Amino acid sequence: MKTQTSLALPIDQRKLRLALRPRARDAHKGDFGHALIVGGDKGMAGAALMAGEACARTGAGKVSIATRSEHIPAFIARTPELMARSVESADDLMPLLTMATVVVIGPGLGQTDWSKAMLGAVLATDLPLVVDADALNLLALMCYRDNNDTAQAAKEALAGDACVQLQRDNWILTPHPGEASRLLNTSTRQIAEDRLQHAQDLQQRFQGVAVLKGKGSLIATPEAIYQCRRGNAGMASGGMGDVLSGIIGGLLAQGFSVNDAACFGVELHAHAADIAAKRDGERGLLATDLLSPLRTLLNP
Ligand SMILES: NC(=O)C1=CN([C@@H]2O[C@H](COP(=O)(O)OP(=O)(O)OC[C@H]3O[C@@H](n4cnc5c(N)ncnc54)[C@H](OP(=O)(O)O)[C@@H]3O)[C@@H](O)[C@H]2O)[C@@H](O)CC1
Ligand SMILES: Nc1ncnc2c1ncn2[C@@H]1O[C@H](COP(=O)(O)OP(=O)(O)O)[C@@H](O)[C@H]1O
Repeated sequence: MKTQTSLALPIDQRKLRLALRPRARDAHKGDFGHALIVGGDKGMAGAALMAGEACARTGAGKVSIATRSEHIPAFIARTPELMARSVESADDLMPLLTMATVVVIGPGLGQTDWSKAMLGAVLATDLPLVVDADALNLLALMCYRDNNDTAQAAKEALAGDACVQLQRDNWILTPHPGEASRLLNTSTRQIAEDRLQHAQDLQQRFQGVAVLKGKGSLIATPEAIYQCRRGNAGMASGGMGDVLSGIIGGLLAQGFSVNDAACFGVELHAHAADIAAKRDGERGLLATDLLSPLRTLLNP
């Protein structure tokens, strides 16, 4: 499929409004899934926490975070609704994967042996996934640097042939252009020159849904490519992508398809950022500033 830029479709606002109709009066938390966030290696606790908070604020029934033990007290102190779990090995992660209905992996994951063990365990499940940040960097390593020790270790963390497993229908990959360049073994300049083609290449290479982030984020699904027409330069601040991955995970947990979770997650994220920037300005906008307007948008 060769797609022209003009063929990127707008995100379907009517469908989004319909999807956000009020909840059934007798709803309970079990109706809205259990999302597991995996990330937050040493020094990057905030990324996993922001993804977890965004996921909960999007409406997931339950949210657990699998992270390094030293982050647990801070997580509980800030957001006691999140179930913060200490995981030091793939074995520790297994019971959490059994409970989860969707996994978001990558925010602050790092690229250490711990990170690789976490990714290996997650890729061995059939759960729907949102794959972000360092999980994408590790995927890229597995794909293209066969002789590199890090790549080899990452591969060994997986059961079977890693590259065979690096395509699946039930995942959403959310690279920024730097991550996309690693996934496609090209440069960020090449990505910038034809974002639409590269979004499509990502989808074809990895299947599922690919979100190529940046101004005018593109969502490449197997059937079509969509473009977000909202968003602003205030979003150029650390943590914005972590919040996006949590929002998409929260929609998946509530039963949205991978296509809808990706399209509507990107739309809600950018719309929330536009509301926050309109209120207080672009400069100094923080990723967590999106959570209050996000909630308003989710309950029209
Ligand atoms: N509070 C926390 O705990 C936080 C933790 N975080 C965690 O840090 C980890 C590393 O993630 P990261 O994205 O900072 O590093 P990395 O993948 O090397 O990307 C930078 C490279 O990509 C490029 N690039 C990026 N955007 C681009 C664009 N729009 N358009 C074009 N290029 C773009 C850029 O290229 P440049 O423009 O500099 O040439 C640069 O080379 C990760 O796990 C994450 O979750 C963060 O989320 C922050 C908050
Ligand atoms: N200038 C911009 N215009 C619109 N959206 C932007 C802009 N800059 C960043 N964003 C959005 O903010 C988010 C940044 O994600 P990412 O680079 O992964 O951040 P982080 O790794 O710090 O969490 C993406 O959703 C991207 O589309």
